[in-house]
Amino acid sequence: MTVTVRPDTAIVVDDIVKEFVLRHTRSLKEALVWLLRGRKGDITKRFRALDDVSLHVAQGETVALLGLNGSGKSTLLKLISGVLQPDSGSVRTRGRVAGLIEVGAGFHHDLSGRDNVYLNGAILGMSRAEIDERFDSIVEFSEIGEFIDTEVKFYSSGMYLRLAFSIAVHTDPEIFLIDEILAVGDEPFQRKCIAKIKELSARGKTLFVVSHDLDLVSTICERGVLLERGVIQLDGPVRDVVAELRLRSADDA
Ligand SMILES: Nc1ncnc2c1ncn2[C@@H]1O[C@H](COP(=O)(O)OP(=O)(O)OP(=O)(O)O)[C@@H](O)[C@H]1O
Repeated sequence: MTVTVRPDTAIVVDDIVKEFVLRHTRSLKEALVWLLRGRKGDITKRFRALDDVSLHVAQGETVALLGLNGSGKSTLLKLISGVLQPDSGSVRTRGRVAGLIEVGAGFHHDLSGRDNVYLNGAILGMSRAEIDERFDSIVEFSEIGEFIDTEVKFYSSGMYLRLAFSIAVHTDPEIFLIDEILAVGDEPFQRKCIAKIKELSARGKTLFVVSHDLDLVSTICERGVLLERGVIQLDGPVRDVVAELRLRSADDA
């Protein structure tokens, strides 16, 4: 199927399927029986985390990806950022993508904060000259201060987040992917991050946010997408989708 992509499209997710292999720890006897039967039958099981997911996000849209635990949100974000590859279907993005998906992913634990700014900045597509120019501002926003020359393995999870968030926003991304991580920041830093995210959105950047903080996403995002067991159930104004999720959660309870 050929999909027509409008010129103002930032993210196109097309018929994505993603499966994971679930390994079962079998007893020695079970493994032996399986071997003696000529390895017939499956000793592993496949689990479909995303089942035919399609999504178009226009440039400048602010999208909240919502759903209960295990519904496939992080998997979808990882596919959009390119950390994971789909089994079938495709993902296309337009412009520089900065993903804050796992705190400290992409950081080298034995290197200092300073070296990690250069390493991570390069991974996110900045040139050395660009990092040189933005270095002081990155450190200032992160409020890491004198710890910038400490190895990051000695950082707290909040310090990781501060540095990772600061590097990511300084890459000036067109598309910003954020997965729940703001939760590890303290309240003043969270407020600072939210202000920064709103500023990015006001400048026409595309935001794709995963969070269980429904009040927060309602203030940051306009559009909501509800995932349930790997399938998109609802896509519309964030307030409607949040209301539906609350309803379903109450029913479950
Ligand atoms: N690498 C993996 N190997 C096996 N299963 C995985 C892997 N990654 C994710 N899964 C499974 O895929 C499903 C979707 O996981 P995912 O992390 O995308 O959910 P989520 O909606 O982000 O959940 P949460 O709200 O708890 O963060 C879960 O059942 C999870 O166990």
